[in-house]
Amino acid sequence: MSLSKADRRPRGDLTRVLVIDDEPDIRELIDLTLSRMGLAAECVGSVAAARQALDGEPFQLCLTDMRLPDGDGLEIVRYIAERHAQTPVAVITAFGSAENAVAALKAGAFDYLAKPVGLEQLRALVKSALRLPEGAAEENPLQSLIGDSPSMQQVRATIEKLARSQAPIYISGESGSGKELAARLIHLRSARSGGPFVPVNCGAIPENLMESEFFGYRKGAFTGADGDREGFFQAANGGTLFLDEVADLPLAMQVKLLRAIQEKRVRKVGSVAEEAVDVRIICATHRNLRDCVDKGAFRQDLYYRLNVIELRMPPLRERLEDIPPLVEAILHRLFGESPPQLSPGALKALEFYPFPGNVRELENILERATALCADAHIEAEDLRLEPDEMGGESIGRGSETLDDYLNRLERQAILEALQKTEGNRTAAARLLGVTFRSMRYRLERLGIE
Ligand SMILES: Nc1ncnc2c1ncn2[C@@H]1O[C@H](COP(=O)(O)OP(=O)(O)OP(=O)(O)O)[C@@H](O)[C@H]1O
Repeated sequence: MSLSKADRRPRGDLTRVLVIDDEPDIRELIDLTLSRMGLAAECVGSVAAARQALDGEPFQLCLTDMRLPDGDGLEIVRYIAERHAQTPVAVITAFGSAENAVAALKAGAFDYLAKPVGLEQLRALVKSALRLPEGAAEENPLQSLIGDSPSMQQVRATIEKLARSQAPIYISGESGSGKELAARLIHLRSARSGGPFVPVNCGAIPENLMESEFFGYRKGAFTGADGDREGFFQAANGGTLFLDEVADLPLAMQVKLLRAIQEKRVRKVGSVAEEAVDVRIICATHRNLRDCVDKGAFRQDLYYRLNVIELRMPPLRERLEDIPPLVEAILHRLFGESPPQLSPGALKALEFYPFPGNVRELENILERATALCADAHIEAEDLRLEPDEMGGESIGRGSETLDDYLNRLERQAILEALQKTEGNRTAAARLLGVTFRSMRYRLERLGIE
């Protein structure tokens, strides 16, 4: 193991960084930069030496080259993920090898640097890695994500894991299922929490303004540009940029976005100079992004860059046990200490409702019901769960197949019948004109509890 000057420094409480690179010049450069930041670097040149060092005293950060004489950086990323999960690890990739960076992020790397290593970017990466919160904070913002169903517990655990990385994340899920809330929580639990969280609804920006909205513009770039302006990327510098409804970006803008993400640099409209930006991208859409790629509406290269890790927000109808705590939390939020109460019948009616608009729809239903109810007691009728609301629009959504569409209709009809009969399956079967056996089969097939 070759130790650098930094290792010979008395350690005391110094923050320790393990650097793995077999090129002496790069080691020297990183070592010098880290020691100027007041950190103690231990430099080694192989996978074997890295393992040995990691199993010794703990490190607060690890930086590894991808190509090493006895293996590759991915092995180190995996080793750390398995045995030293508290240590963030970043990889240094050869210029233009984006797939390597993506593979490292998927394996659990916190971030990556492309060669030639820019000192500014190296410093930004080190600073954000060292800001990572240790373990569970006293006031955990994840508590604002209500629901203890197994799928929500899984979502919470995944958010916690994703917060420790800089990898781009794609959040999928139906409208109103909490995609933006999840993105905010990832940001709040991450090393970037002190920086801005900038949400952007990609579908709401006129096409001719997109470039200047995303990257900013210089004075005089076009008529009306009477001063310099920052774009979303600059506004999110040091923080997180949340691209909602990313599938709505026109193809021309997708190319520019890909470039900005890959290079970590942007150029204002009307400027010749590029500026470095340090932004983590989280994107979301209620559409199926893979289908958009297949149809040629979304670039495959951008898809792979954004969809490094996917987080799926489950629809509310797949986690009925979350409805009572959500109702309680929403009413509490709307009305404070003495919120109106839901009758048992009203709660049951909610449990039979398919919630095409998910938690946002539940919020709207409760708000409307409290305006309609008498004396702070909400009955099932106050909820106004009209049959025509049971399932939203009538024709297939986005990429829905005919089978999905028919199953959705069948599901709606059954849930509606069950709602009317207060959960009595025999009566619901009669109402729908099918036998009890057929009803039982359908309930099983559609996964209705
Ligand atoms: N698990 C949850 N606990 C508490 N509130 C939630 C939860 N999920 C969603 N919400 C609330 O529901 C509303 C809609 O959530 P959000 O905006 O995150 O959904 P979305 O999936 O981004 O919607 P869209 O697809 O329409 O952009 C917000 O008010 C949010 O706070």
